[in-house]
Amino acid sequence: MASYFQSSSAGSGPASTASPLYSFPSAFSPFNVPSSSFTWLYTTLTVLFALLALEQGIYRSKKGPLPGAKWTIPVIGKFADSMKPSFENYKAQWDSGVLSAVSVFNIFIVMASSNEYARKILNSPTYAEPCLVHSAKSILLPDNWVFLTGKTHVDYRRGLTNLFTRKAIGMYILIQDSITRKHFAQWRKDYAKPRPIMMDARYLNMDTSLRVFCGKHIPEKATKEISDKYWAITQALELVNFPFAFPGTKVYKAVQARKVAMYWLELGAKNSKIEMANGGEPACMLDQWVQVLNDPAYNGRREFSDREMAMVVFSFLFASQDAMSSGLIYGFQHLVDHPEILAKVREEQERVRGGDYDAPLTIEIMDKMPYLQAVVKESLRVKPPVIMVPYKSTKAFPISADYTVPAGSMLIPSFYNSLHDPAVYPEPDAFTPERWLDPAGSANAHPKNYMVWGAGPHRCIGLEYAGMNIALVLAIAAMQFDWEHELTPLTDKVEIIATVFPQDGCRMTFTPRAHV
Ligand code: HEM
Repeated sequence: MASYFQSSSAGSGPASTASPLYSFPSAFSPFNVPSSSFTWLYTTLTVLFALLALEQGIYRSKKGPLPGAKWTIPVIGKFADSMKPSFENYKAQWDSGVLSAVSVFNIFIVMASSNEYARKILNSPTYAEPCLVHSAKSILLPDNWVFLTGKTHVDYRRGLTNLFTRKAIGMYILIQDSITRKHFAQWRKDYAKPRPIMMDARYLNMDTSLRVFCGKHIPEKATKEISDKYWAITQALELVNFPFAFPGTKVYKAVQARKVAMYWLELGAKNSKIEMANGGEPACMLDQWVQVLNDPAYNGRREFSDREMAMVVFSFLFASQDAMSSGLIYGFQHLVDHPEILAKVREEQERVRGGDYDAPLTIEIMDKMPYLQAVVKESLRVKPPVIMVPYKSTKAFPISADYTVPAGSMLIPSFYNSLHDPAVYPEPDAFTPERWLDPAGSANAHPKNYMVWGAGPHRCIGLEYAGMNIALVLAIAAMQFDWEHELTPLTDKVEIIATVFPQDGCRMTFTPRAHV
């Protein structure tokens, strides 16, 4: 075979006089590589093309008749979209079909946007189980109960429902009331000028949750410390995150935050056991739990270590902090943007509370506020804090007559379209609490569409507690303050950070009302 030098110089003069300066370096021409390199290059390219073709083939065979791109971007798929999730992109995907396909890093994902298919996934534990984001096991600890499935999960969860009885929630309301008033005393000073309520509402929720869960068994500084560090956990909950806890990564920072929280929560569990053993009266969730466990008549009786109790409480914080904050912030935003509805809330408060707005709210008083409850229900419908939950198929899942989800796929039941179905909720984007006040109205006639809390064996365990807390905070704020909303171009844009938030954080002023 002619050498590179000879062949490239053939048209430019005698070989003997050709200068290397006028020749092309080999790197510029793939046709001029030595034969061994050529074979290597050829083989590599062939293998690469075969793998890429295989990737497309697998994607297309898994996708079958589902809507979705015919080809997936090699290797990364729709990675770019998931790095910066936008509500508009998700909505376009949900609207592309009741079931639709997408691939990210070769993880095959089926999105279910209709009520029928979202519910089917959540209610088919033999085919599908929750699959929290990859970082969740590092953050929550792998032996946390939230990773249990099947009967073990059902049995464990049954024991925890004792923490959310009406009697227990009645006790929690008194704590929620006093913490809310403490924070509002500060808001009086801080909100003369507009500022985003987002971080203050998050801190209020964290303080309330920790006091409800641990009472006085952890010190004041623990609440502040956990709250300050918790933002790191929220940030590590993005659907796509660098999965390993290397120093500097979001997951690493979240793990450090969890260690701080677990230290204090274990201390809380230990102190609660001591208090209850000394005959103390239950004054928080941990006390309530210890008392139930100690009751000789309780047939689920068993020992729970401080660590195990702390992990359960941490799972409640993990499941609630972002969702509760989102629900509360949009509760404020919906009411301040609808002064006629806020006026009705106030009118109900005046009727029920007999003019004494400093008296603590109780569960019995809260029962007498159907309009406020309708406001909370509607606010959570219009802007559901959790718009979807990740599941995975544990085996081939024949979800419809013409489609079977392959085993090992990610399944994402989405709630938004159920909650905005115009056949069930006419003018679905309108904030209309009245739709819940007519027992025969279409909203009440279709309870299965109301997927704010999910459905099936993993349906939110804290739903009554959460709804009650949002209602209580709004009730106290409605009577203590006049509210104003500073609108910005981002007010109506939705930010997705695990849950949904207004992109400007909801900028408000609160000024004390004349009568308080
Ligand atoms: C507005 C606030 C909240 C919303 C919108 C919300 C929503 C949800 C949703 C959609 C699920 C998934 C359900 C499923 O997979 O079918 C869930 C699960 C869960 N939630 Fe909530 N949640 C809220 C507050 C809370 C609170 C306050 C607690 C605890 C005190 C809590 C504890 C849990 C737990 C432990 C699970 C997992 C249950 C299981 O796997 O059995 N959540 N929540």
